[in-house]
Amino acid sequence: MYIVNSKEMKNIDELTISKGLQESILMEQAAFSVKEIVEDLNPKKILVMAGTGNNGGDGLAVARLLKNDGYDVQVYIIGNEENASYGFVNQKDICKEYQVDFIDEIKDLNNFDVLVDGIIGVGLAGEIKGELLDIIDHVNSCNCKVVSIDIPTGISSDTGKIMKKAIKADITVTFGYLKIGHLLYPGRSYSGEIKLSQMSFYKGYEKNLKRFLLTEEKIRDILPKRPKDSHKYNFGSIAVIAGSKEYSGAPILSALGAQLSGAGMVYLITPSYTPILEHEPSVIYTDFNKNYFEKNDLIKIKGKIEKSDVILIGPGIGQNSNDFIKEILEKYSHKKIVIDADAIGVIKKVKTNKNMLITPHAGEFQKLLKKEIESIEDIENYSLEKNINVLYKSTTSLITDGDNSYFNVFGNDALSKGGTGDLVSGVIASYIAQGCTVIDSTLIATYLVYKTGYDLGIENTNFTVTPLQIAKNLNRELIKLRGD
Ligand SMILES: NC(=O)C1=CN([C@@H]2O[C@H](COP(=O)(O)OP(=O)(O)OC[C@H]3O[C@@H](n4cnc5c(N)ncnc54)[C@H](OP(=O)(O)O)[C@@H]3O)[C@@H](O)[C@H]2O)[C@@H](O)CC1
Ligand SMILES: [K+]
Repeated sequence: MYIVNSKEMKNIDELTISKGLQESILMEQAAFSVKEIVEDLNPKKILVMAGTGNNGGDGLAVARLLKNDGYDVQVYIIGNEENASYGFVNQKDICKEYQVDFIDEIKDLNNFDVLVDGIIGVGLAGEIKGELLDIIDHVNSCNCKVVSIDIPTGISSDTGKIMKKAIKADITVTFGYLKIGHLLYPGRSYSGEIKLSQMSFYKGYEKNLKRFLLTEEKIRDILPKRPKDSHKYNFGSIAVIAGSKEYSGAPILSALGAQLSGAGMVYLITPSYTPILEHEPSVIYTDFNKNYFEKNDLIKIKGKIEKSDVILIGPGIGQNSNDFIKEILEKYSHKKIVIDADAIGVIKKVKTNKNMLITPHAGEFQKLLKKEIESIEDIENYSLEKNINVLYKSTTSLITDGDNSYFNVFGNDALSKGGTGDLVSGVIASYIAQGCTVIDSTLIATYLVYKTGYDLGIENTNFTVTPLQIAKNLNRELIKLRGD
């Protein structure tokens, strides 16, 4: 499923209209789907709040359709009608013919059961200003159900940010394509339940789109098959290079993630002792009885690294092993490498390539960028400039190779615990070892871990789910995907 920004949406609108489909037909389709959703709420009294652009035009068409179906509906117009769009003016004229009731003052919004927010859609420019600031407060403090048209007024469709103030919707009805702002927080929570309605948009533009929603269907397509006639070398081997005196648990979670999701062979190499074999005796384990890795340790693990198809480096490794990490990234840059946690910072010092994946969360990514992340373009551009794959971990995670990006919206607060990232990186390495591309492996791994965390959170609570529990239950999601 494609995800668009405001510019792409505008281009799709314009291209469709250039093919001969009139704007008023698109507006009627949009309004009809909103009307049906409003009617499902069984309202007695409805207020449509209409801006003076095409989002307002949609709102006016919704009011007319509701009135025509016998509903008690009123319209309040917000903004300067001198600059109104043609779509707005046209719909207002039709509303007059249909005797739709316009009001020029709103007293108590609690007199209405449903408010329709047709104030601003994808045409939002800059921060909310003027009388709208107070109106948004008023809407957010009332008890009525709020249905936003296209996107809640005040949410940027490109970043999901609140542009000073935004309407909190119960339901958002959007048209043809999800917008970035529906998926990224806080836009994701302000949108409430999102309903995507089908439109007659010209599909020819889709070849230019490069952002996608990660779905279960996609995972079914890319999950590798396991040949019946196979041996352990069919499923690849992984060198997990992780841990330090302070963090002896992280390597366990990474190694378990790799081993419990299908890899053929997992070598775990840590500087200080970690009790992995108590958890999973099939892991091949080595430690050096020291606190941190040092550069000259490489010689001792060379054999295992060279035998491995994938290297996972970083979980729990701390900041005292940077020279050792740099050496590995340089020497084995021809191998697939998952670079996690404290190893991520080291990529600033090495030449990177598309065999590599970094897995930063916001704090780690900001350190790489040396600035706040403004938009997902920052992440995509970094990926292009550094020629590296990126998993940006957040409640909505972004997986990108710079050219194509996927949004994983299965994240949830059951996962917001130390150790989840270590587990994810282990599962990613596992699917790379099993022959998937770096990007596909990241899609599969984040899907499996996030979804398992979500399901366990429902069965238990999000307070109590741990990364170890998730690791031990990865099989459940795999069983569902296998379809038996
Ligand atoms: N075209 C099509 O085929 C289809 C389009 N569709 C619909 O059109 C919508 C896009 O319409 P759009 O492009 O007219 O922009 P829109 O969201 O109404 O915003 C413009 C208005 O907002 C105002 N405004 C902006 N920023 C502001 C601020 N910071 N603070 C305050 N005010 C601000 C701006 O005011 P102005 O700056 O002009 O005074 C103007 O009034 C789209 O979301 C979908 O719903 C559907 O019908 C499907 C087919
Ligand atoms: K809106």
